[in-house]
Amino acid sequence: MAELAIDRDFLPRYGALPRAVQRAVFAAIGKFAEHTHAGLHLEKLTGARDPNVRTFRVNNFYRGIVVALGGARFLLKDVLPHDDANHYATTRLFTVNHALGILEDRDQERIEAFASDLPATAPAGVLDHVPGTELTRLGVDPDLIPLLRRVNSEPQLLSLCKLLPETQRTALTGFAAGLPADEIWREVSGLVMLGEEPGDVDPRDLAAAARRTPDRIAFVNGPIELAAILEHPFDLWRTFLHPTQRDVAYRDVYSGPALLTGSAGTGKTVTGLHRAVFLAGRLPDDGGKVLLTTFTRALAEALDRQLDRLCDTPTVRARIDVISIDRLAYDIVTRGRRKKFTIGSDEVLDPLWAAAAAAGPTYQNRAGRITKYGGAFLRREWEQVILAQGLTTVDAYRDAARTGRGEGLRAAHRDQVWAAVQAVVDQMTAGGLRTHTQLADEAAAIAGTGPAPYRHLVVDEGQDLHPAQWRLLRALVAPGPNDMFLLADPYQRIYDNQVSLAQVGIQVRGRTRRLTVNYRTTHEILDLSVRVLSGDDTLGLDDEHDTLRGYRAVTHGGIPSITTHTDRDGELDALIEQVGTWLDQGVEPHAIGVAARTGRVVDVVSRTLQDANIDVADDKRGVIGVRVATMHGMKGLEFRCLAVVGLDAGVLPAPNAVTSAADDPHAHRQDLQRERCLLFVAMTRARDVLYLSYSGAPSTLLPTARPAPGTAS
Ligand SMILES: Nc1ncnc2c1ncn2[C@@H]1O[C@H](COP(=O)(O)OP(=O)(O)OP(=O)(O)O)[C@@H](O)[C@H]1O
Repeated sequence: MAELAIDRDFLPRYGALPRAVQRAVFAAIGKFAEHTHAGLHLEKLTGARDPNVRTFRVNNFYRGIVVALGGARFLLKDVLPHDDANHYATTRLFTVNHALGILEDRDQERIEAFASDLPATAPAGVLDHVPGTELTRLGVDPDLIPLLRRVNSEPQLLSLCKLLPETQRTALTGFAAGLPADEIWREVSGLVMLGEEPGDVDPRDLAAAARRTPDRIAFVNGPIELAAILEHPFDLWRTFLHPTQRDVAYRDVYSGPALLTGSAGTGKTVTGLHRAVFLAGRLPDDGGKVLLTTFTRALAEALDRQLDRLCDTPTVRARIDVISIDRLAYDIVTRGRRKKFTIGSDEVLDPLWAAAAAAGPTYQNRAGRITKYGGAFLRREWEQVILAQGLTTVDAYRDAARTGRGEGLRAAHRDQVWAAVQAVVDQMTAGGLRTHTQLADEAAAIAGTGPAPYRHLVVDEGQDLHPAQWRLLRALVAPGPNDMFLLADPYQRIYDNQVSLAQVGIQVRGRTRRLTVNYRTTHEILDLSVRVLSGDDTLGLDDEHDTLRGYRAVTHGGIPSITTHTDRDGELDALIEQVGTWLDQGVEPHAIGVAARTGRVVDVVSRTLQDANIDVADDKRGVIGVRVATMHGMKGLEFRCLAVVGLDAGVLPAPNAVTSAADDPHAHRQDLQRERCLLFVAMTRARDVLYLSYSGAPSTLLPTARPAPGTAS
């Protein structure tokens, strides 16, 4: 039976082929994977630079290209129109990188043309100072060395480099720039995602090289897997995991809770989905289940859809429950009760807190004046101290640590604050009102009294969960191997919850991994987004400092635009123009997003787009269209084209979300950092295009656009 591998770049091209051609491709390569290539005539073209390249007939117009890897193993490289396929097959040369052990290819025909244009001998080559052994040690193909010796100017070298794989290009330009070898090696090895250490590289063993290139080449386990891959050709994440993602997702055993961090777009969710399926696949048929949970219902629905695409075994799929954390808490608290609760909105609850504050405790402020605690202070105290620590008595509250809550509260004040908080909670109870956090606290207590219902837990968007939610999750699965698999990015923390997992009984020490490659966003978008963050380290859920070291994007695109307007009307006109252009360019409405800091700006934008006959997504009414949402509502989503608007001073940072520095400098810094994270989250939702705009003065958090390194300005 022939063994077939597929090149990553082939899949999107397959996806773009006409349906009839896709069917013909599938039939041809299906035959290939099923039996041997006996049913398929593999043609070796005369004049081919590489004796291992073959083509096969798909239909009258298309031919497939494969590389014989040795034995009955083949790499499916592409399917192209007849003439293009023949040209490709005769001009490419596949080589094994001596240093990295990976399979690479180069345009040999153009290299030959380049060579014939060079003078036969050069007075002094640009790389004469580098011995040939050093060039090969860093992965330059040895057969290129005689040609390199004839290259005597930097422009010549750059022209040649354009025809070479990126690894070799990087090595050669590094040598030409006089960089030390270890620095060049760091750059070269950082470009690829090795499945394993290369060890002794055999440059003739193409199959071994293909296996060492798992982020670009996937071996297929027969026709069923092939069909599953080809069914979703654009979902590359299903097949081509980064080696770190694969290693993390498919690790046999974590001796306890494991934490995967990584900033926006690094594939945490993708890795979590793979882990959930892997764990569910190993569960015996005894009713044991995996819980996959996340922050909101919309995100849970998105996970559900992705899971359906990843897992095609119904019995395995049925062992995974996907439920948002709020739904989970609500269901546990209301299970078996006739009376249900209403979740109190801010509009309903804020007046209760304000009234309690007006009637409630006073304190002497820094200036010596007698002042009242505000409603927001009381509510935060309830959520961040009382519910966070599950405090049920005033005595417990009196002794509780109030880390991160700014100035201390003396015992007498705590008694007053407790009484004011309890008054609001009593009113809520009387009115059948609850908050999600409160329900999580109650659900944790209920869940803690019974047997744990799940075997494994996978938790996405962990950075924003409240301690009560973590207590609930801890209670849902018995401590032990593979109990909890947690995904979080502290740079995307946009709510008030700064949690230490250790303090909620979840020990991840020694089981933390970090992803660094951003698969979503372009280099240019990421470059601008990262500059929104203050550049400081941030504290992770494992109490360790997290950094953005090594965080990088793999694709390039246009420079994000920042447009300035004198007033909101002008800004909205420009937005309509921009969204209209994207639609005209064929971007589907649901692949376009518009984010703003406040609900008010969101409402204005939605109305304006609708007035311009542009559909705006409305999940409740089932309308598919451009998604307009607050920055908070953008969490976890992604769009081909994204506008972030209303980035004015006075709107971002939102004045009501930032404690004044005079009242509490510590809270002020934290609040500002949260606003920065919020903008970072919004901007990193963009895949290809990012458009930013403001009216009047720009937000102080907005970085100035600058050309990204390596990009024309
Ligand atoms: N190995 C991969 N190959 C191709 N695409 C990938 C890979 N891993 C992730 N992606 C894609 O990158 C994008 C981001 O992935 P994902 O949503 O899992 O990242 P994340 O770290 O959870 O992001 P965020 O924290 O910003 O929500 C998605 O479009 C996903 O399909």
